Amino acid sequence: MALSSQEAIAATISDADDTTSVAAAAAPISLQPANLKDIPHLTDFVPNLQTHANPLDHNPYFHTFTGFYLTRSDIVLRQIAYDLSGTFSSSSPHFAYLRAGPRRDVYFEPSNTRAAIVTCGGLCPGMNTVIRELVVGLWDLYGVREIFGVTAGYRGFYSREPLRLNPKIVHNWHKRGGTVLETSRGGFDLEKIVDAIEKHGFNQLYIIGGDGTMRGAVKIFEEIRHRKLNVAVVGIPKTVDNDVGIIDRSFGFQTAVEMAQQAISAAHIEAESAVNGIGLVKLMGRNVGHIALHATLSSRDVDCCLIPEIDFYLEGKGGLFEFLDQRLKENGHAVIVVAEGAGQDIIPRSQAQKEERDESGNLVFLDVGVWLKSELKKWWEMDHQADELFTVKYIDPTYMIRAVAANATDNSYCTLLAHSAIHGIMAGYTGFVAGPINGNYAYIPLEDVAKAKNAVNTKDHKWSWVRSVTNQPDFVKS
Ligand SMILES: Nc1ncnc2c1ncn2[C@@H]1O[C@H](COP(=O)(O)OP(=O)(O)O)[C@@H](O)[C@H]1O
Ligand SMILES: O=P(O)(O)OC[C@H]1O[C@](O)(COP(=O)(O)O)[C@@H](O)[C@@H]1O
Ligand SMILES: [Mg+2]
Repeated sequence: MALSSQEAIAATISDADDTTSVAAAAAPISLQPANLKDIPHLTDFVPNLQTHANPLDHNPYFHTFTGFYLTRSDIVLRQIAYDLSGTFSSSSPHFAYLRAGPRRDVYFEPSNTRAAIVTCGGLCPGMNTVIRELVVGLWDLYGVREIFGVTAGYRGFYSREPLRLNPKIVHNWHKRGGTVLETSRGGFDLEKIVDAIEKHGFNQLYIIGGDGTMRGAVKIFEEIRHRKLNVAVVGIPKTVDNDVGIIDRSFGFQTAVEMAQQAISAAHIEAESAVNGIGLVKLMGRNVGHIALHATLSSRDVDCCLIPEIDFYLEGKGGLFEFLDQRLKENGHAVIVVAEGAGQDIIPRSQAQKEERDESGNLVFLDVGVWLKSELKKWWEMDHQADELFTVKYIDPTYMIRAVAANATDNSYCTLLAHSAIHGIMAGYTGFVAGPINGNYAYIPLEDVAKAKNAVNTKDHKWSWVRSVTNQPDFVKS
């Protein structure tokens, strides 16, 4: 669906400072209907759907003031930083997304709604909060009484009986790490899953998971559309690695960074209490180094941060060993943080190891921390006198950073996310993801989220900031 011409939005930047050229400042950034990243609606493929008044009209806790209900002209801009001089103006379109929130008309009657919630992939702090808030929100805001948890991930649709949920059952789930519904990798069988959805009569699907889960959710949505089923699908992005694109950040990420700092702090204490001590911490981050980067920036105890987005090398000029030699001479100790996906291409591996994949098809990584520790020891023995003391203390907090309950910020984020998802689905939207863009909750096409990656941008200010904090080499061979 396109915006009507009356709803075309023209945002004009008017408060340019004096140093900006007048001509450039006067140029409006105009958003045409085509710039709206619209999301599918059930009415696109299910005929004769009736609308109903939003039950929030009669909810004792809500006063439906003017502007309470959002319309299709309420949007969130993707790009909010502009160069008014035009020097660095981007040729890419200025995308807008529908703002998340309640709509006046809804397409589900509470008595005919059967909602299913599933969690897939690895754990992430806040999963239980999202589940809890979906249940409580559906129950309290929209009067839905048929709410089910699909257990053990995608496979649970066709291999387990759904678990009936209500606010009483989930009341304290936000205080627990993990997912009470259980999760799994693999087990994605499209036909069986959609058959099970039909069999159980679910008409709302809340799918909580990471990039793999979102790719699966796109297929489920497409199959539902193909079968013309009156079933709405929303993805709620979960990833402790923060590797899902478009959204500001994923829930649980901040909690994981906080936990990671404890490991860095311990590594620092061990390193500075030893003679020539190296503290080595491996942190989660399969393809992206956000946890390592943010933990480095916030701890300030780190001498070198290694992430998958940057190739590094050990020996020779500008290599890790040369850098560590200097740091040990200067400070007597050093701390290295390495993301699990870093250095995978320089760790020797057998053919079998090159091909090993987990149940979801993700490449199984070799342990970069164990390898680095052994290389560090070999280096010290080769390049230093036998009586020079040296120690590497390796800390691998692995699951400790994700198998915890969400902190306060992540908990409130999860609540808004769940409510955004409910409002969108109730309004008949489908094939979308609810998530924050520039601090505002928006509805994003599921397909776009499934494709988008969120690698660390090593050309931006944040990575430069890491390098200025650590003063580490750039690992560019001259
Ligand atoms: N391309 C895909 N198509 C369909 N299902 C997928 C795809 N990739 C992953 N999945 C399924 O999504 C679920 C979670 O994927 P996984 O990669 O383990 O975790 P995450 O969603 O956290 O990235 C698994 O059940 C997996 O089988
Ligand atoms: O041992 P598991 O459960 O496969 O989890 C390990 C992986 O989970 C992650 O936290 C990411 O998982 P997701 O893809 O589920 O977000 C990675 O950092 C890590 O490689
Ligand atoms: Mg993933």
